[in-house]
Amino acid sequence: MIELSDKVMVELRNVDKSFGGIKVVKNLSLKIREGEFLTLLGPSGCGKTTTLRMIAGFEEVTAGIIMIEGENVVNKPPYRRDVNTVFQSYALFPHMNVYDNIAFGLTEKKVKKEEIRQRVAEALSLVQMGGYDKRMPSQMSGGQRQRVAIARALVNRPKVLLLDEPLGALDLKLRKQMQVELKHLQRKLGITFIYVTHDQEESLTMSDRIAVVNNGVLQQVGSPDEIYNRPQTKFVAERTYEVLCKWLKLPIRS
Ligand SMILES: Nc1ncnc2c1ncn2[C@@H]1O[C@H](COP(=O)(O)OP(=O)(O)OP(=O)(O)O)[C@@H](O)[C@H]1O
Repeated sequence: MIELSDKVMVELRNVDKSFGGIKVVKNLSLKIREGEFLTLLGPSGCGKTTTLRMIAGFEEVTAGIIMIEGENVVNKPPYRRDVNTVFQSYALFPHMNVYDNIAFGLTEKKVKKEEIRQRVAEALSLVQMGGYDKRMPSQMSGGQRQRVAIARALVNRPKVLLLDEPLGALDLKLRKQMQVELKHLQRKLGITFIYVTHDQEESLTMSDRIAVVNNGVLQQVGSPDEIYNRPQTKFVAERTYEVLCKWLKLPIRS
């Protein structure tokens, strides 16, 4: 087990989010440490993506505050927060080749050409896609496209990477392989990852800690071992029981 720093990188304090009077995130408080791999786990519609979007600044909080490195960022636009997001749909520009897709943000920021060249090469090599500079998105597999999307986020050297079901569109075999790669990359770079999934098994194998959410309410935060062996609510117990049954190929009894 790798020792994590004690520094809090992202903190949500009593965060609420409502859409049209309906509360979808309810009084959420959570601290995420520097270099930590934290997963938000919960069923569809429980508020995971909304939480990620509030951290990124794409969505405003209804109440509460969000701190990044000790600074309240609720009034900061997304581009002034030191975070990047990787989405499930690769979101690459279809008319640009791999190089231009990855370089896009740096070009916009008027970074010098030579530096862009170096950083794009470095990002591509991190995701094992060296030599793919000239490929168009349509000429690559789903896994390759998602690697490029990850490289495009990493090229900005963010302190925090938000990943919204990044492997959700991949088939099972590739998904497993990419889980290992992503985890390895996260450890190597020491970037704080906030990862959204509804796949319990994925969360148990990848995370330092898991925050289980149901219906907008945080149920439990803990290491995979704690979540698995010492569930604190009925909801958490039932969800982890299901995973165990699947692993052991036993029938799930209700
Ligand atoms: N812009 C919006 N306007 C109105 N309701 C919204 C909006 N965005 C999300 N919601 C609602 O908020 C709730 C939480 O949605 P959210 O996308 O955060 O869930 P999720 O846990 O990420 O689900 P999934 O795993 O299916 O992506 C849902 O009921 C959703 O319909």
